[in-house]
Amino acid sequence: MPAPKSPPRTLYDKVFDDHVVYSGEGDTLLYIDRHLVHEVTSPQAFEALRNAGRQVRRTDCTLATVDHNIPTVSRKNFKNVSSFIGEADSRAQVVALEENVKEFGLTYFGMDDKRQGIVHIIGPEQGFTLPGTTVVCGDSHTSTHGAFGALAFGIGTSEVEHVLATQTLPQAKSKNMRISVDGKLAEGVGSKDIVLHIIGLIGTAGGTGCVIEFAGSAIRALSMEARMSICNMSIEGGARAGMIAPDDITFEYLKGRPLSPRDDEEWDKAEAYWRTLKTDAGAKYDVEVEIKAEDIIPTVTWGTSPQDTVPINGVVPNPESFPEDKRGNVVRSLEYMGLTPGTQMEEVKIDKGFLGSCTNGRIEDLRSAARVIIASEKNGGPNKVADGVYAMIVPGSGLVKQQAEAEGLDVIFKKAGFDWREAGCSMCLGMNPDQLKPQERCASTSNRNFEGRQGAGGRTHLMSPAMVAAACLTGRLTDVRKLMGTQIGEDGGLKITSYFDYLTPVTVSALPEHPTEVKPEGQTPVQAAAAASAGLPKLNIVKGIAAPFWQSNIDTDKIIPKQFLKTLLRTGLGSALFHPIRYDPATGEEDPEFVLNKEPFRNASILICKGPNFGCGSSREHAPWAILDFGIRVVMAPSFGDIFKTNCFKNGMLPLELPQADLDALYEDALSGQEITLDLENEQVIRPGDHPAIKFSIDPFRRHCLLNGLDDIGLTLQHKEDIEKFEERRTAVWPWLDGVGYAKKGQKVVAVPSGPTKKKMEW
Ligand SMILES: CC(C)[C@H](C(=O)O)[C@@H](O)C(=O)O
Ligand code: SF4
Repeated sequence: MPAPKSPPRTLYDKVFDDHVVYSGEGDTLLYIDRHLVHEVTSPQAFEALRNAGRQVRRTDCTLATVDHNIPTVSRKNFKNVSSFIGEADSRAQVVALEENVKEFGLTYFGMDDKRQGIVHIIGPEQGFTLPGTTVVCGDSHTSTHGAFGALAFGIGTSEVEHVLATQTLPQAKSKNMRISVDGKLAEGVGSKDIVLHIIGLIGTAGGTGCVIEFAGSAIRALSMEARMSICNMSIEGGARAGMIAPDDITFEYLKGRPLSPRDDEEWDKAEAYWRTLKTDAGAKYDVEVEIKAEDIIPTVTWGTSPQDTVPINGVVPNPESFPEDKRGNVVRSLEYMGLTPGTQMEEVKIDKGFLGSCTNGRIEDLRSAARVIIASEKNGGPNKVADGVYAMIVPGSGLVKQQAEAEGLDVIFKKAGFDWREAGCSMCLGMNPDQLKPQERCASTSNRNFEGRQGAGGRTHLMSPAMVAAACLTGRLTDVRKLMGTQIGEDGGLKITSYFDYLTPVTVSALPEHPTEVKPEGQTPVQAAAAASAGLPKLNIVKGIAAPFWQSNIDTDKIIPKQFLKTLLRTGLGSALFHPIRYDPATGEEDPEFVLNKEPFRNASILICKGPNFGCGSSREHAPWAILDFGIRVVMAPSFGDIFKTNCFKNGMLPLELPQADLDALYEDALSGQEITLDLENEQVIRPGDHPAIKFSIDPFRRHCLLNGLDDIGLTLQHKEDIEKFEERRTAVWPWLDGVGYAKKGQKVVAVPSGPTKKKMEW
């Protein structure tokens, strides 16, 4: 009898299915092929591993680097991290990673290695990221790697620990969403414009609970780097991951990369498998979005959320044009951004320009910016950074920098007055000294325009690298097509087609002349958090004051901003919770109007948020740690950011999704200052007075874990044999995935301390 035909599957279904180690009553256990590690989200994970006497299971599948904290000034005089990094907390995190990679035997690209760079740049660059793999990192923009047809997603620190120890992660299946962009992009429009346009359309919660597959002729026509910029920002659309089916463009990019399949035989086997990684005809998507490429024009943001987009020829929006429940957010955003409704976007002046980040710090991004400078000069436009503007270019990795210098791009940038820096995250997040001052306005190629993201009080407008270059030259947000002499609309003008040719190097000879609770018994929440890695405190009844919040899209940068991510601990963050809105930025004093600064909410053990998408954005587990440290174990909202939600469960906290009407009622109860009771066992929220209780239901496995204080690693280790069996099959079916992280399977890398005498690992 012929085997029954399996139903048509999507790309996501296929990659997911190929990684199932175990599927039981609770979550499915997925094997993780590739783990990228950086200094911010790993110290507590290594510490927990050490305390539990555990090893890293697959040193050959783990790659570590430093990116967030490091200064981007010249490394000419670099001797070692201790003398080079001035800021103590940043230094401590980098030193901690150096010690951890040594102790656990991991491959590490340190500051004296030219392969160092932003995790999401170096993975693809090395061929560490491959089609059909599962890729994770303690970083939300891990979605970048989905451009290769990998299932790649950001995880919190507890999950980092889980992967280090077991090379697996419990995962629930997400929904399938397809965004198709069909047709031909207009001149001057690039992948960053596509993704900003998409997020403007679907909103920052549009992809919640989904894995997005980007499809359509306009996506297929993009280079790998352009595809990466799109998948990178899937997280800004709220999705768990973004994916693009691998094709000849993908294979071409991967050929000859240091960690790509090694010989012809292995390559052919891999390619044959990769070619099966596309959605079957007839496969069903839960959500479909269709976009016409012709509708997209260069796009910028006006507000403090990546969904606040507007075409460059548009105006600052009027709050009145938004639905009533959104107006409060819009008014606050405009006030923060210092913008008046009706102002032409092209009239908005900038103080700084930042070209870099994991979204746009690759060679094609630098080439596109260089071409704008060249074309502007050719067309009689400005060829120097405008007076009063400071503009920095930060390559995403040492190898991108090296390539750019080989092509002479640095010469073009420096002559035009741009500052040419060393690789790192830099002003994308400002964990290092590269920051905006209060009220400074920045044209930025990064991915988040949250309040204070690039520096307290700083104002960020997101856009493409070409648009940043244009803004830096004119001193204001500018339609780059004008500097390129591109025909815009009906009115003629010079067409410069080479602008689209990012793939080919800019040859120097072609340059113009001037190239220019009820708290767990006996334990405070702080102690509870500290105990998290050794088993979680049980959660059943939480009775207490609830703090009412009304805002939508409360992002994790707002819950705990970057300056507090430099800790090596999980505890002590309660006083910094909601720092940007809880304290006056000028005086550092408590804002008496902020809810947690008022009685009785200072003692809240529940948080109730009426607005959707609580905890969106970054994967920082510091957000739930800060909430827990403040004394809150239960957060109720209409919806949550995916990673935040998982991070809560990992810390024995309950992120409870409730219908809007119930939250509206609970919000009023909370405002009145009366106590509310969460009763997990009976799945109900007991309201004050004689209001009937609100019933809810959560995933039975999650509920079981919370009620019993079960720790995921312990549970996973019960499936040790399943993991071993999966690894045997993996070696047989996908041999190119073993032993490639510069180490053989099971082998520790002999790490040498950073320093000028260290022999660099060349490739
Ligand atoms: C530090 C890290 C947790 C964070 C992230 O997850 O995104 C950072 O990379 C960011 O961009 O905010
Ligand atoms: S988003 Fe910015 S801070 Fe986060 S990894 Fe990318 S470059 Fe680094």
